[in-house]
Amino acid sequence: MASSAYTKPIFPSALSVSSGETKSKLCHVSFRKRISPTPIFQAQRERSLVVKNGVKTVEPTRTCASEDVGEKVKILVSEKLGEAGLRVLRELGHVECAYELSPEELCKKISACDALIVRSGTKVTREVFEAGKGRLKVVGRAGVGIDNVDLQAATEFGCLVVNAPTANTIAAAEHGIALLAAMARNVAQADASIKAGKWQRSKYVGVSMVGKTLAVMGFGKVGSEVARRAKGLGMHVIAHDPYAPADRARAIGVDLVSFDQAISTADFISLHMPLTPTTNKVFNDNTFAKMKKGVRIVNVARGGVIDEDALVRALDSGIVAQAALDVFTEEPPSKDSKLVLHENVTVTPHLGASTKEAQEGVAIEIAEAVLGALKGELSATAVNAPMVAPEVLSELAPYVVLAEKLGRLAVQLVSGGSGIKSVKILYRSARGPDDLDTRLLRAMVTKGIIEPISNTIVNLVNADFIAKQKGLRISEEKVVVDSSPELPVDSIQVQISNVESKFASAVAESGPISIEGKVKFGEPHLTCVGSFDVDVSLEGNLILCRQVDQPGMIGRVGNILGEQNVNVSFMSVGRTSRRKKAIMAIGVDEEPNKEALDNIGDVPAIEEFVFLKL
Ligand SMILES: NC(=O)C1=CN([C@@H]2O[C@H](COP(=O)(O)OP(=O)(O)OC[C@H]3O[C@@H](n4cnc5c(N)ncnc54)[C@H](O)[C@@H]3O)[C@@H](O)[C@H]2O)C=CC1
Ligand SMILES: O=C(O)C(=O)COP(=O)(O)O
Repeated sequence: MASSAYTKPIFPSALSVSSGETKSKLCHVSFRKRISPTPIFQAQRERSLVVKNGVKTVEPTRTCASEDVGEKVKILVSEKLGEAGLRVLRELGHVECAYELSPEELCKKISACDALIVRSGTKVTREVFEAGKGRLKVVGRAGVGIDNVDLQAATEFGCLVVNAPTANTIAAAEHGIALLAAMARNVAQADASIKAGKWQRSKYVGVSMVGKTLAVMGFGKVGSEVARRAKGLGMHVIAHDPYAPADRARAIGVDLVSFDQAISTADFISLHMPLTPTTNKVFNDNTFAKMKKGVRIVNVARGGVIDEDALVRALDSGIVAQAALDVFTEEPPSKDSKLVLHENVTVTPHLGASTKEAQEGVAIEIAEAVLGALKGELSATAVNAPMVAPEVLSELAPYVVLAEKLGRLAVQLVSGGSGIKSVKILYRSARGPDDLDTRLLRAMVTKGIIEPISNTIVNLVNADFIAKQKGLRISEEKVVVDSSPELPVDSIQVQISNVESKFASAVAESGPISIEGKVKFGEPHLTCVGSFDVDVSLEGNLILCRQVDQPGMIGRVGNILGEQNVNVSFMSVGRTSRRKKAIMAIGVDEEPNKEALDNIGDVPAIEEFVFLKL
């Protein structure tokens, strides 16, 4: 097929003739140019989400796109953050540190901010996200626990929440061990006593830790570091964690046991689970009653996992001999808190993460995560979006671009563009279904489908939520094929069922509109439309024509476009068999005007055509 007259390389050095494609029904000469990856989190690019009475609309003026990260970016830091992190943030945006804001002050300030960085002391409520009015893109939690952030509201508003999950692990574990030892040896009480002029050696006889059983509740990062250290102190360590892998526990020499077994056999209990609806007040009258009399409890996790009134009762009755608490249901606790004032209780003001080292580490970790998110990068520490390991992110990046473009194309093939209820995404891959994480890809297909037909901003954070809200059912199927296991995905197919197509040839024999794409040379390509194989790089805009296969068609259409100064970047013809029906896919840099499109439609052999924006 003599198509070279109508195709020219954009960047000649990147010319690639796809000679590897030898399918008889596919004829093409392909040229490719470099495209930069689509930022995953580019939600507010050139647009701004405004929420009025819970309804989201888009305003064109406020901008903070990935390219804009710089002067315009405003980051509010509402709690003390390590200087190293502030330096990182200042390199890219305007940073305002404003501490101890009232809820009203926070809401007022947030409306002019792109990002908010908090620790455990700031309540990031639904009102804060509402006040963010779509400008707020990221909330960075400089630490682990995100129980002070309304994640549901964040998700609904398409605001990414990232945390800094690793930099304070050791600090928290060390504080847990410090409290454990201090409690066992009455360090705080004895200190206060001697400072009060007393010398009470017999009053403060402690208990030994060696040989005692420690139950670690929550065997995650902090819990396992506590376990490791407690083993070093000669303790027998057991742990309860419904989600912890047994091999991690085995590696440290810890037995994973049931909740009841843990609390009923332990001499010491150390809490390291997150505060969730399931763990809220999980230590209560009932569970204290199951504990060994004289048990000692350390809480460096969250105050809310303990029913504090019940703990006072358990201390008074002697079930709990001592408690050492770094965290409280309400922080700071009231000055007359019976728990805090209890003589068998040792307290610290939420100091678990407060070492110089941890705070510097956390500050850098969160600054980088927030800046990455503002630049539109996927975050490995996202809390309300798929958390994907960095190596998986980079591997999936070109497929993410492909997924969005396929969604964008598919929706444009639907007559009227609306009324879509059912979308199926089919992934072909050499890898088994469990080895392919498709959450990112699904989110991007959703984004591609929804954004062109609504003024809703869709991003990785809110894709599933928005799809559900719009009554769009997105199903997925993974099919194992014989292709390179080096590549995570061989092809992605997007099918839209029960709709009419404005380009009948895009309807597969089985009924739905169906398009398929692959990543070639790191770039997204459209490889199948309906039942026709094509091969066109997904960039710029696309014209799809169905014609009777005959010589000279490429020339005629190319001439029409050339006359209107429309640059053809890519062209491919797929046909069912010789001299029968063929589909011509033409990549164009500019949008052809009406005259050009009318002229294409007037070519007698062209039976239908459609212009699609990518
Ligand atoms: N006091 C402080 O300054 C600090 C407190 N923390 C708190 O410590 C806690 C743990 O932090 P990380 O170890 O970094 O988190 P992590 O996520 O690594 O570990 C939490 C573990 O708890 C487990 N878990 C969840 N539900 C559970 C349940 N119902 N029963 C038992 N285990 C359950 C999880 O499977 C996970 O393994 C968090 O609540 C965090 O906020 C963390 C750092 C500093
Ligand atoms: O990281 C955590 O979960 C913590 O509790 C640390 O809290 P902070 O940042 O010190 O307010």
